[in-house]
This record gives sequence, structure tokens and C-alpha cells, in this order.
Amino acid sequence: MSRCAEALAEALPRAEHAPPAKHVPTKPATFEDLGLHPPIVAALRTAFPNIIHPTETQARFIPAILTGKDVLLKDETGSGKSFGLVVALLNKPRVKSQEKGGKPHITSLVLVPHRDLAHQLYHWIQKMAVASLVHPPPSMASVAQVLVRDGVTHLTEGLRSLRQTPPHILIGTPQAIMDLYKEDPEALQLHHLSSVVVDEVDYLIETVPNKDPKKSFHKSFVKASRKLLAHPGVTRQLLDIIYARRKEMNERRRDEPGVTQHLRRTGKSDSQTFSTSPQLIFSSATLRSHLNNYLFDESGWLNKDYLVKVKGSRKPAEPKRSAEQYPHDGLGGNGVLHSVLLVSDEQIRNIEEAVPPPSVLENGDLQPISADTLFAPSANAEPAENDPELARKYAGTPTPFNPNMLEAVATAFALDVPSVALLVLPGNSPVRRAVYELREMGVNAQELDLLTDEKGRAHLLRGGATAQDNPTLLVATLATTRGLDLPELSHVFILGIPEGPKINGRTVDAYVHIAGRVGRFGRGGKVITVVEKQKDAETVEEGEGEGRRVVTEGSKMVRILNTIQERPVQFEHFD
Ligand SMILES: Nc1ncnc2c1ncn2[C@@H]1O[C@H](COP(=O)(O)OP(=O)(O)OP(=O)(O)O)[C@@H](O)[C@H]1O
Repeated sequence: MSRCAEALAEALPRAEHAPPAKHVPTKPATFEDLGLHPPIVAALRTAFPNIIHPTETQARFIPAILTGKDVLLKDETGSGKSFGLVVALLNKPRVKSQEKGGKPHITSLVLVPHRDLAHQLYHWIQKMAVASLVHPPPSMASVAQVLVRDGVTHLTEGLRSLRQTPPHILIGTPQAIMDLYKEDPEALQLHHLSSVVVDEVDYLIETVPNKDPKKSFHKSFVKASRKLLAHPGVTRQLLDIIYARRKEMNERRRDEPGVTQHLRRTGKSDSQTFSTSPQLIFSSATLRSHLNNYLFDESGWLNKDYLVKVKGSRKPAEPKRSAEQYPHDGLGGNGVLHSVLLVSDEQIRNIEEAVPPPSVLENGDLQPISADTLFAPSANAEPAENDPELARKYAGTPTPFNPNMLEAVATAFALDVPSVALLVLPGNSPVRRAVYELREMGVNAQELDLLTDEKGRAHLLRGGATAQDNPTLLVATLATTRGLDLPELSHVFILGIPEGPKINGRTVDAYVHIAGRVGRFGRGGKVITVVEKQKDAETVEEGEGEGRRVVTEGSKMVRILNTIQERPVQFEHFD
């Protein structure tokens, strides 16, 4: 290990000296109160001067992590979960080799669903490492590394780098980590890990909700459960490898209920088995009860004797109400406005249920820019042009997108977005093709790619949204936007109902995550879902007698918003 990395590692506290969790005082806690080591807090303050106090949720889970507990963490999008996790992991003591002069081991493994999120966490760590008081600054390879699938480079350069300099924190997608494990299990040294974090756990570990055996849809539950058994997913497989001993012990505890007491009576204990495995942290804004139950009762991975559940308290679940019963003035709880646009060949309009927008927007950044200003040619604007090769390629093939819907996005974007917006396409949509179509409409559209694209990475750095000459529309799918934090973002456009037309918990969660890209830390924002206005012949009816109602794409969106206690607001540029 390099001298500077050694120095940073030395600056970290020893495990046995980790300060105890403190009670959260009534005045805002400081990061030092949580037990974070002063050099880490100093680096945090220098790198992120706007971050002054820990959030409520950080004040609860950071001490738990520092004391080695397993954590089940659930709080709303933008509450600082991922950021707090990174800070806590940086603070953990480095796992050193037992051999004299041996290389240190990887201390923490962070599993994330996609490479852009891996890159974002790395970027936060890099900023803090650069700002640390250790001189010269530590080599980044010894502090953190990213391992994501990228052709085979993760198995060549990635593996070489891990062998050469095992990092304090390894961030990767489960597939890439599994590839590497199969190639060379020793490179990861999984048995030496001190912590494992699974961020966006509900995306990485699939579970099926338990259904009443008497109900007709019980069959589909059985089918889905069988499918899951046959294809458990890579994250489960990885955790089964890392926590094989815990799993065995938990199973033994379940099958032989008195085993723990028996061991204690005979002077032995099974707690050693649990504490020699790395602490395990699961995090997400949406952790449904079936997943929670699976993780807690069935998985066998957790140390239930030493575990905390941290659940956000900002928005308690309320009994279901109809849209009219919501008292608020249309401005969402966290300053976010939710709109739904219905698009047909003839027009773009708001859904009927939408209420007028609040007269004064709280966030000055969101004041719409006039169309004249936007469409005026600007000296600095760099129009995003399509590659002629692409034009040739796409010219002969029909677009997979409804042009009216893309046009609605392009128009709304031009009329209202001051700086940066995100367009989320349905899963499996060809992102490049959407970018092409939007550019043909004159939109400065870019594929969201934080890892390989310098322009993309720049979006992680900038602060709040200020009007730009040529606003950017970043284009992505749900799979690549989970957990991302783009400080400039003021608008999110969603093409169609997220996760398909069926309205269930999954659809609602998908909407929550997409919408959660704005409204972070009081920055406000707008979420505009664009759906197709069905022709009368295409509409479906539900229910009987007085309860009979026509189900449209618009009414489905109202249902989703109702579930999350938000009310649709008119997008003011359309009727
Ligand atoms: N204590 C804090 N004070 C102010 N800002 C913070 C604080 N902690 C984190 N942030 C900022 O808040 C933003 C959101 O943080 P983060 O991505 O960790 O949220 P999250 O809860 O993980 O969201 P999601 O559920 O969408 O993944 C980031 O820009 C981060 O820099």
C-alpha cells in the first residue's frame, strides 16, 4: 500500500475504539456526534460545503454501521442514504493483512444495480479523498475502485488493479463481481470483508408478494415463486456465498429452536459465526413487506441478534383517500409538482383531474423560461447534431416510439426546462434511437452516461439549476436511473406508465424512484408523465353497477399518484 493511502488508513479509527452510538439530541446532530472520525468529517466539509448536518436518517444509521451492526434501511428518495453509507464506510477501519508486509484487504463491498450509480458513489469518495488533509492525497486505487461489466475489461484491467491494490471500498454491479469471483475468488478475499452494502436492494433482490391460497391469483404466485427458485438472481447467489456460514447457523436455529441456549449452557456460542461474517446493510426508498420479511426471516444472511431497522419517519402511511380529499394546494410534500399529459394525434392536454398549479413556485430555479427566450438563437448554444451514419441507419426503419409522445416531451422541455431534465423511457427502449429522434426535433438530447462520457460526468458536479443557453435533456431507462443524484435536475419526464400498464406495487415503486430524481434536499422539481390518450374503442371498463368506471392511461396515473398521496397538477403550458 502506498504511503499516502497508509496515512489515510491510519487516520481511520481502529475497530475496537469505534465510539458508541449516541442518542440523537434535540438540536441537530453533528457528524462528529455520530462517531465519525474528525479527518473524515473535515474532508466531507471541504468537499461538500453545503452539507452541514447529518439528515435524520443518517443520524440513525451511521452510528449503527460504525458499531458493526447489520442494518435494514428504508427512507424516502433523496434523504441521503447512499451518501451517508459512503461516509460511514470510509470511516471504517482498514482490514489489514495478518502477514507482515502483506497487502491490506478490501474492507467494504458495495453492490449497486447499474454502473452509473457505481460511478456516482465513486465520485463522492474521490471528492472526499482529494479534500482529505492527508498529504500527498491518497492513491484513489487504494481508497475505492469500481467494477462494472464493460466488455471483458473488468476481468482484465479490473482484476489486475484489484490484485495490485485492494481498495478500501469496492463498488460494483453484482454481475461484474460474480464474473470476477468465478475468474479468481481469491482476488476478492470475500472472507476478509468487514461490510457488505446492497443499495437499491428491492431492485437487486426479487421477491414475490405472498398471496392468499384461496384466491385465484395464487397460481401466478406459485409460478413466480418457482421461477425465482430456478433463477434466484446474481445478488442472492453472491450473498449465499459470502454468508454461507451464517445461513447454515440461521437454518440450524430455525430447525433446532433450543440450539443457542444449549450452546451457551455448554460454554460455547454461535455468535462467533455471526460476528466473523461481514456486517450486512440493505438500503432502498421502497422496501415492501414481502422483501423485508424475506430478508429478515428467510434469507439467513442477517445477524438478527445485532441488527437495526431504520425507517424514515417523514411521511407516515395514511389511510387511502380519494384525490379530492387531499388538503394540499397542489404543491407536493417535498416541493415537487406531478403532472400527467394526455397525447393524441390532435392535441396535448392535461388530464381532467389536474388542479391549477400554485401561483408562486417556492423554488425560484423552477420559474419557467419564456418560449421567446428559449427559441431565440444563442451564440453559445451547441446544437446536438445527429451523426449522418445514424441518420442513414435509422432512415429506413420505423421508429419504435409514438412520435406524438416524443413531440410532447420536446415541447414541454422547450417551454419549461431552464437547465437539465431527465427523460425516462420504458425498460428495454432503444435509448440511442430516442436521442436521435429528439435531436431531429431540435432538442439537445444526450444519452445519460456518467461512466464513459465526460459531459455526462459533468452533471454530477454542478449545483442547482440555473438557466443555460442550451438546456440538456438526458435520456435513460428506469434500470439506469435508480439512485442517481443529478444536482442540476429540475424536471423528469416519463414516457408512458412506468413498468407497463398494470398498476401494482411494482409500478408505484417505479414511479416513486423515477420521480425521486427531483425534490431532493428542498430543491423542488416537476415530474411530467406523458401517456397516450386512448381511442374510445381501446378503453377498458372495471367494476359493476355504480362502481363501474372507465380505465384509461390517465386514470391509472391518478391511481398511482393517489397511492403516494400526491395530486396531479396542471402543466401550465397546455390546456
Ligand atoms: N446531510 C446532508 N445534508 C445536505 N445534503 C445532503 C446530506 N446528505 C446527502 N446530501 C445530498 O443529498 C443528495 C441525495 O443523497 P443520496 O443520493 O444519498 O439520497 P438517497 O436517499 O440515497 O436517494 P435515493 O433513494 O434516490 O437513492 C445528494 O446530492 C447528497 O449530496
